[in-house]
Amino acid sequence: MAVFTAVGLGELTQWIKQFPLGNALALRGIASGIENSNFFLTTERGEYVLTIFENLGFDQLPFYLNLMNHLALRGIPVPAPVANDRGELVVPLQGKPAAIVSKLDGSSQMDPQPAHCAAVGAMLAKMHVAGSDFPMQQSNLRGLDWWNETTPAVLPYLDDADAHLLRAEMHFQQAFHGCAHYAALPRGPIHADLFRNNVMFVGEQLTGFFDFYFAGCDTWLFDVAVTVNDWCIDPDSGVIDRARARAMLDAYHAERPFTHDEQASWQPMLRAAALRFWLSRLYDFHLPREAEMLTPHDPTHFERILRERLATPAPELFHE
Ligand SMILES: Nc1ncnc2c1ncn2[C@@H]1O[C@H](COP(=O)(O)OP(=O)(O)O)[C@@H](O)[C@H]1O
Ligand SMILES: N[C@@H](CCOP(=O)(O)O)C(=O)O
Repeated sequence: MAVFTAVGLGELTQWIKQFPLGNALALRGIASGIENSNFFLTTERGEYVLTIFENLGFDQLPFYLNLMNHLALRGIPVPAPVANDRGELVVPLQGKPAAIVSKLDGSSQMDPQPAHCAAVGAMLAKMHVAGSDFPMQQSNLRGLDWWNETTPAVLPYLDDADAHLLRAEMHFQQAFHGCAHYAALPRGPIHADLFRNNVMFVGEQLTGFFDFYFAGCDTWLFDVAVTVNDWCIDPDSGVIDRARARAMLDAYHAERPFTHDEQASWQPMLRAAALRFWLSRLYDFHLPREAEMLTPHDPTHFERILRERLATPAPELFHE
């Protein structure tokens, strides 16, 4: 159950008055999710999602909420934050930061077909383009610096083979992040966690991207690699499903053509995206936060994906 902070409808009676939403009529805790306390909130104006942020602070949140606002204003289907009467998107509730955003229709597609992957690829490209004039800067907080900090913390828990893999991949990624192709990659705000559980569909119609709380400024190609590594694989082996990957990459390329530097960086970036989630899952598994309530995700899934990306050439990003 991902409601870490209990809130009752009665407590919202006064608090909700600062928003242009009328009275709060119903509040229902949302069971899924691992980071925050989420509630479906019915008001006189409609259906919303209330989030109480358990780990993110008032300093980081304006980036995420303003990015969602920027994208929503440009027609990207993301939850639109609701500002209070002082124009604030992040407001304290029970001493923690909280926000109200619009509720998306649909549900997650956990067994995606090429048509779903094409819809995600096209919307991801549109999102990158729409975000390119977003004025705020916040780096990807789960980028190379974080990998450098986290590697020594998890190494003592690994057997020799896994420790060797992690050290070798970190060396490779440090070199890749310093190379000329990498420096030339187009970049801007990225979602950075666009897994199947963070996208809504109604049938084959994509109705929204959400959960922007790992977003940051980084290469667009990293976002594509994270997305392919979750949407376009055989879940047991981590092997890329060529039909789904082709559908996603071609749809992306049609909206925002990939560059030659991106083509040259594709395989290393798929490895980087696997490494990022192997590391975070290792960290959550071996060093769980105090009061962690949910079973951590399985790190071996991304270790398998990383080994597979090392062993097998990925489909081309685009046909030259
Ligand atoms: N804007 C939204 N519209 C509709 N459902 C939402 C929205 N935001 C969150 N949800 C629902 O809440 C669940 C948990 O949200 P999520 O952002 O993944 O939580 P966490 O950040 O804690 O992992 C999602 O799986 C989804 O069902
Ligand atoms: N997608 C990450 C974990 C982040 O969880 P989310 O529910 O906030 O998307 C993973 O699978 O390791």
